[in-house]
Amino acid sequence: MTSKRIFEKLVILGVGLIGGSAALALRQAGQTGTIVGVGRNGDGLQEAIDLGVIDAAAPLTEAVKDADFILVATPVGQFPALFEAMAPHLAPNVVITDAGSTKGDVIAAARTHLSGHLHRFVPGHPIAGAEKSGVSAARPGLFTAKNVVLTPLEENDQDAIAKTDAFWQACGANVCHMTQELHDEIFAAISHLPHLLAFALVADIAQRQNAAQILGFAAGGFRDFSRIAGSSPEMWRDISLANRDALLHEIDAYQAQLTQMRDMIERNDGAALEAVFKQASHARNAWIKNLEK
Ligand SMILES: NC(=O)C1=CN([C@@H]2O[C@H](COP(=O)(O)OP(=O)(O)OC[C@H]3O[C@@H](n4cnc5c(N)ncnc54)[C@H](O)[C@@H]3O)[C@@H](O)[C@H]2O)C=CC1
Ligand SMILES: O=C(O)C(=O)Cc1ccc(O)cc1
Repeated sequence: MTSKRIFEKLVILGVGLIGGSAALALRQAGQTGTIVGVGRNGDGLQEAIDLGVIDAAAPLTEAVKDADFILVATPVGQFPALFEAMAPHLAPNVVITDAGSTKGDVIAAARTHLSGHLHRFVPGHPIAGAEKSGVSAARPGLFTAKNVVLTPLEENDQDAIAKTDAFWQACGANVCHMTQELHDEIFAAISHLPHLLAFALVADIAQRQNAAQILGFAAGGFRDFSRIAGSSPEMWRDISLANRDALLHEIDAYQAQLTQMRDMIERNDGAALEAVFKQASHARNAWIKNLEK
């Protein structure tokens, strides 16, 4: 490879599914020199080193001081404390981005704790993942042909945005930009609410006295609907509280739809029920067809 690498030292805070996959992809693309991981509570990160995901582990303040690029990939509830701890140790030209599933709370935390470095912090969200957590689930192809949404700040330096675009493009992703408000509205509807519903359904069944018997008969439909209820409880606690307003709005809209459908069943209104099913089935099939193009 003749072209210059995008970074020499990449630091990943939170070497799990997302941070680990980004490290593997960047390494595979030959776009980084050293990769240093930062863990929680003195976590040794030995597994991440053994798997070849990172070269070394270091405490936060030591790791960030000569970093070219920092990816924050812990659950979003950790961000304020991490920003506060790293701020005094950042080099002036470092670029910082994140993988958090919510953006309004992350940007608010950055405005509070990263104020002197706000022009170098480009908020982001890879729209790829799984119900599995931890570095053992990381894989280099996770972001291939997937979307990454950046919600740049008006304070951002153009070169920091360009480097963050290049970072995710090197991971194989398609990068797009939008406002933080639009991001949080969209993902409340098509990611945060569906996860909440899956957790709610499985929790409701699991607490029943004959749960094992019921689950013993569950088939593919239940498997598809409930897959994401196997996701990280900590991560989804943080997301649900971080995107509170947009998520409450989606819960209300869903509840209204459910109430309407309950009424249709109660009054034996098959035509109305079928009309809703038809609309949903049509929209779902069209969406899948478009995805497979
Ligand atoms: N799992 C998914 O499908 C997706 C997750 N995200 C977002 O990416 C972030 C990471 O998610 P995953 O990789 O799935 O989680 P994960 O649980 O696989 O990895 C998170 C890692 O962060 C570490 N960690 C936690 N607190 C820390 C701290 N204070 N300092 C240093 N390390 C710390 C954990 O030990 C763990 O290794 C979250 O903010 C999540 O919202 C974004 C897109 C998809
Ligand atoms: O497991 C799945 O299908 C997901 O939906 C993964 C996911 C989880 C959180 C995100 O912010 C983005 C993607």
